[in-house]
Amino acid sequence: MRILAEVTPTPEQLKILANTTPGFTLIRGAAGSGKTTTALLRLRHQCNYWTQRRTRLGLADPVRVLVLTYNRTLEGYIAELARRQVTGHTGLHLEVSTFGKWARGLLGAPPVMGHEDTAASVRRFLKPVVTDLRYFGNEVEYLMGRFETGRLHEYLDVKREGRGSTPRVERPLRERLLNEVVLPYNAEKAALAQRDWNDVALEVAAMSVTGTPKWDIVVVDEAQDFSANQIRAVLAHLADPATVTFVIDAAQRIYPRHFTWKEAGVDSFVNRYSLANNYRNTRQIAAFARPLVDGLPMEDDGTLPDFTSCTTDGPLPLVVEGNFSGQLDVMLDRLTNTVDFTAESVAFLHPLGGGWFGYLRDRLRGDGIPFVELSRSSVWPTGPEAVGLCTLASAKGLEFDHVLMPGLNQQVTPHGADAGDGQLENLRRLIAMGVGRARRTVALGYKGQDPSTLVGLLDPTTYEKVVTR
Ligand SMILES: Nc1ncnc2c1ncn2[C@@H]1O[C@H](COP(=O)(O)OP(=O)(O)OP(=O)(O)O)[C@@H](O)[C@H]1O
Repeated sequence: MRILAEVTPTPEQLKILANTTPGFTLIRGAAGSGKTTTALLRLRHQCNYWTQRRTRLGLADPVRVLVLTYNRTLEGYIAELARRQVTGHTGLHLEVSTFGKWARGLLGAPPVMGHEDTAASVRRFLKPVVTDLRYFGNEVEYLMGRFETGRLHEYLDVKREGRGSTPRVERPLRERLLNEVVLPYNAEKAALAQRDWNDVALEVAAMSVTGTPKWDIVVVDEAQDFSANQIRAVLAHLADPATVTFVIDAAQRIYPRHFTWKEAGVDSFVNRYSLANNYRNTRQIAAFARPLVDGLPMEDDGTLPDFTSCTTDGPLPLVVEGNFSGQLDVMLDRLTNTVDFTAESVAFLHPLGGGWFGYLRDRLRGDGIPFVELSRSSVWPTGPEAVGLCTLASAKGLEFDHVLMPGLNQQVTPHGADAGDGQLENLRRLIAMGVGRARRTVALGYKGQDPSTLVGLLDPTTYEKVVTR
């Protein structure tokens, strides 16, 4: 499948590339505004600056460049573009990695509890305390990722950022979550000599860096989904001075990890840039996605998709109502009639994935369409397959010509009923992010008797509707 391409920077991007001042830089912008591309193209200028400085100061150590991504698929998708920026430089060391791989490597690659095991353990402690295990499982992940071990009690009084206004989580409930869930979970882990991914971040943040080489240039892509502890871990391994670029769009945040930059250790930014133009989507796709995020609390790092800034046009997105096989009939029929599988990429996205794709896999095999599975733990495929299957969360940061989301039923998008419900807000960001992956066409599907609330939020004038069996 195609990787992120080299492009000619536009004036708004050029301004960002040319600035090589050391310190922290924030690049924000809506989906498809070229944030990742710009941050990577910027590497070439930074490498020039840092290698010249190295020569001037007569330093023997190589200039060290670290690009951290949110998952392995994204790592493969952007690695080539990152590598191209540093070629031709001697005395330069580049590492492109996921946060997890990088941090665990620093600890000597110890065993780490899987995310599923962590979630199951937390759920065990949550059960006697709350009924909504999914929401509060996220809450616990949020609180553990935000605070350092000795400062977990700060959760009791802190403003909960980015978690929606309902359900309300007042102090008595916070005390129970801390004392009856987080602390016993941590104690059990310690007793069993286990380590979860948050421990990895905490340990790397607390590591003495005398023994490990420091980084001169760092790019953190999709930084809105990094936890405060992960950011602290990165900061603990910076050279002084260092050039650090955070790429962020809070409108696309899909994990409950909000914190303030200051508390994570970033006191100020030498540059804050906002990218406005959308280079990926057609006007029709951006207009389709807009109601999903319109009105969401954006915090200061979010940028709404601006469909007036898109420069291309395409067909209206398709919304198919019917049973799952009927949805696939319509979608596959359009695909096989319009897509050039040798040159274009297609993604089937779903909130849950897994078994939901069982029937789809059979259909694709039956139609002779080769496909690959993309997940957080898989590498970006380099083979000839044009079709990828993945959960919405795994599609983060990626791009496809055609995006299909069959099975968008309420059953797979549960949320609370109150205004400001945190889960619904998260789902709105997630589906909008998925739609925003598409360059040319988008199709959504749902069962007539069980449409997701998300489908109801869409503006019917922005799509073509097909009702099937
Ligand atoms: N100057 C440009 N000219 C043409 N295309 C561009 C330009 N900059 C970026 N693009 C293209 O726009 C698309 C989106 O770029 P990129 O993935 O960097 O955006 P992003 O803001 O990081 O997106 P997201 O946050 O949605 O993942 C890519 O196909 C990229 O090649």
